[in-house]
Amino acid sequence: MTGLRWKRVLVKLSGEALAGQQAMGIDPDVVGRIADDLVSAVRLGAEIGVVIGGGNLFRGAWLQKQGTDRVTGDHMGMMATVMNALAMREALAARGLKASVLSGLPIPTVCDTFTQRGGLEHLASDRVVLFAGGTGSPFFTTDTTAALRAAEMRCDAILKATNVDGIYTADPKKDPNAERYDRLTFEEAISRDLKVLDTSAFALARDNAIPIIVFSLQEAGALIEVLAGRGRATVVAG
Ligand SMILES: Nc1ncnc2c1ncn2[C@@H]1O[C@H](COP(=O)(O)OP(=O)(O)OP(=O)(O)O)[C@@H](O)[C@H]1O
Ligand SMILES: O=c1ccn([C@@H]2O[C@H](COP(=O)(O)O)[C@@H](O)[C@H]2O)c(=O)[nH]1
Repeated sequence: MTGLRWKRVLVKLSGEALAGQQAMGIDPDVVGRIADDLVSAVRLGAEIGVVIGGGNLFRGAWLQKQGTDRVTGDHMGMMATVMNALAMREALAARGLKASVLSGLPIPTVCDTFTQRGGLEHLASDRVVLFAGGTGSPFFTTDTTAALRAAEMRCDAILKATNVDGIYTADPKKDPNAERYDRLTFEEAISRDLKVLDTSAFALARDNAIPIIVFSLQEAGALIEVLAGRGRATVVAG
């Protein structure tokens, strides 16, 4: 392995970004482009775990707004993340890269159920591991899942690939005067309530001393730049 800042990483992919130019759904071109980046990263020697959000398909809070039970909505949201992981597994397989889907929400006829041992074994044998189904419990998010799996898999960093190029003083889609940070401490990210990740994700990463790098998925090759410790991003660390 040469030129990589981190060897084992947890890549958190925005579910929303998978929709591409559509309002919802899975755009195969976007999935394919991200799969290309993951293939390049593995070829450079990185060990990659992936958590994909579900915002392109379903979020539990949507159902709650209609007066339906939140837990049912969250089960649907977690199943959305399984769908995204299956789509990514197929895109990786089409490129000759072996990948396994391990779900925190047991769906045994569809994919294997997550165990720490299974995840570690797959990573050590150069398989990309797609951690689907969130934590398996309602009231959490896939950001918290990413921090949890990163700690369990002993990852060196969490790479949060999203549709903005870092963390800003306010949501840059709503505030044109928002300014981007290059670096933040965990305490600053939490106390300033910067929203791009939830507090429990920041706290889990802080407690396990795992840095979080937030960067944009829009540019092809961005993942490789970030893995090399370069590129436009915000680094959240101790
Ligand atoms: N302070 C901030 N800095 C940067 N982005 C912010 C900030 N506050 C809110 N955001 C918003 O956070 C979004 C990125 O977060 P993320 O990709 O995790 O979305 P998400 O809703 O969790 O996606 P999904 O659930 O589909 O994975 C951006 O679209 C951005 O508009
Ligand atoms: O541990 C978890 C993770 C996720 N959920 C539900 O899934 C959706 C999609 O996840 P996002 O992080 O919003 O992309 C989320 O809205 C929850 O409904 C969950 O219940 N538990």
